[in-house]
Amino acid sequence: MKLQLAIDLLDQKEAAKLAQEVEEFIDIVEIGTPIVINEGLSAVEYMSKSVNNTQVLADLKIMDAAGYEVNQAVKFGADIVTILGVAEDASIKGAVEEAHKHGKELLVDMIAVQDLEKRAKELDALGADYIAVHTGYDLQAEGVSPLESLRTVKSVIKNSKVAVAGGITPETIQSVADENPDLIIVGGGIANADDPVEAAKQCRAAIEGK
Ligand SMILES: O=C(CO)[C@H](O)[C@H](O)COP(=O)(O)O
Repeated sequence: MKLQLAIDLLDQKEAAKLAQEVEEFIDIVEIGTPIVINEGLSAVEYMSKSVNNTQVLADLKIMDAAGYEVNQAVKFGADIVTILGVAEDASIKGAVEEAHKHGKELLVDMIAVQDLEKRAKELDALGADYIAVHTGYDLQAEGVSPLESLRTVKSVIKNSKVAVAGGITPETIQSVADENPDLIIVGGGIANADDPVEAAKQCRAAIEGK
């Protein structure tokens, strides 16, 4: 089981500093969509030059022109790129092909997918490296948790790895780890903690040995 730190609300320099502080506890660092919107792919490049043993994920949430956009993210140093599960199959295929051509991975974000079971089976067959269940900020505000969706997706996929994101904190991560996903994504639970290093350490401890 891997741990990913999602950094959404800092600028590229602050994000790289945070990643360096917690690097020993995480496997993947994400440059979140808001940072890419604010600063572009140079934020991905800056992060990839700032960390040593951590993969860099570019959370582009691609919807179209997928091969081109994956290629751009990879050029700027991304090891993993995200696309939305609601995108067309042609876009998913193009993105998988482009990522794999460069030895990189594609994470499909299931945010807003209505029939999770059906789409997860299709994405699994299309070659997604990760299928990520995700309760976005707008639904977190309504008290929704990603756990039920995690169980649903995990029960139907055969080849892809399963990731989970959405409001996970050092206090709640154990219940998520108990479901045995391949990847747990924590954003604000680490980045907005009073002591991010301690929060990352606690998250690592929860997934250790899983
Ligand atoms: O992609 C995102 C929002 O769209 C976030 O990066 C993801 O939800 C993880 O952050 P948090 O743990 O704070 O929910």
